Amino acid sequence: MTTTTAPSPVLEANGVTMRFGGLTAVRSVDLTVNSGEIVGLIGPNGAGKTTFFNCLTGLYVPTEGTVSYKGTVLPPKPHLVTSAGIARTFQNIRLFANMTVLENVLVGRHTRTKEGLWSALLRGPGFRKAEAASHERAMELLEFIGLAHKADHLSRNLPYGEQRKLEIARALASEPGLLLLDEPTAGMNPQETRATEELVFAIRDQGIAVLVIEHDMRFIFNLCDRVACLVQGEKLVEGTSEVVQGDERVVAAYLGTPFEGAPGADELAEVEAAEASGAQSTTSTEGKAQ
Ligand SMILES: Nc1ncnc2c1ncn2[C@@H]1O[C@H](COP(=O)(O)OP(=O)(O)OP(=O)(O)O)[C@@H](O)[C@H]1O
Repeated sequence: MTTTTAPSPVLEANGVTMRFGGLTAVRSVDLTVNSGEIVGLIGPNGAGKTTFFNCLTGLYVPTEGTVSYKGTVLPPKPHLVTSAGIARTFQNIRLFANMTVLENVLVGRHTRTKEGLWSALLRGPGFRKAEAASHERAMELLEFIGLAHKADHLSRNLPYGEQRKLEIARALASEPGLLLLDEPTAGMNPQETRATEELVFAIRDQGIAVLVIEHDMRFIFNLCDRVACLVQGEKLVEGTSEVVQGDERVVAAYLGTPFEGAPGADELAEVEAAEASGAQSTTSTEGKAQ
């Protein structure tokens, strides 16, 4: 008999707002990621995607709103968010360049090892057992991403695509229930992008929900069960890949074409009206002088 578990919310962001002085980078965004889902977050440059990720992972304390993981509101502290079960990668690679591939993954395990400082310094039996288990798990993860044969290479000597994979393995080492990927295919060639797509599917198949920011639309629409589009800090559209692809407002936002009801459209209209009336009064003044 097969049992299927109903999807349940892994991540719930409610009314997340982030202001930097006078700039509202993220405005009252709600987003849910359910178990077994891959959700995409798209939007033009400066739309607030990374700021939203930073609010989810405790790097920023949102000005308003809450972030819950499996029903519990998270304190905005990165280490507590990671130990709760959310891991992430960054837009720019953040590996320890002079550490080996294996050591980089072991660093990612520290939130899951319970041995304290004294145990580590004295290297007692408890510490050695925990160390052996961490080593075994790290090698398993390297097998999973296809880098076990390079475990003792320095991470800085890996080709770019493999460095990005290694970042994912390091994030997985904290045994997350939700993985956030910030532009995982940036700078990749088409083969590497395709391999990353397969890797994300395999991660989902291991029971880890995924939220991914990406500018590569083909990648997003192939991969995601659901896609949300941010424009000027607001969630403009959310739906299946088909729905979002077919939404004219999304196309317009990417092309920079103004459309009715667009975030910031009222402000833009006011500025244009002010400029137009300024130009008119200049023209009429010029007319009088002639
Ligand atoms: N620490 C900060 N202080 C002030 N403004 C910030 C800060 N971080 C981001 N911003 C501003 O917030 C807005 C959203 O930026 P963010 O990097 O989140 O956008 P993005 O959608 O991730 O863009 P991209 O696709 O180019 O990475 C931008 O106007 C940016 O300049």
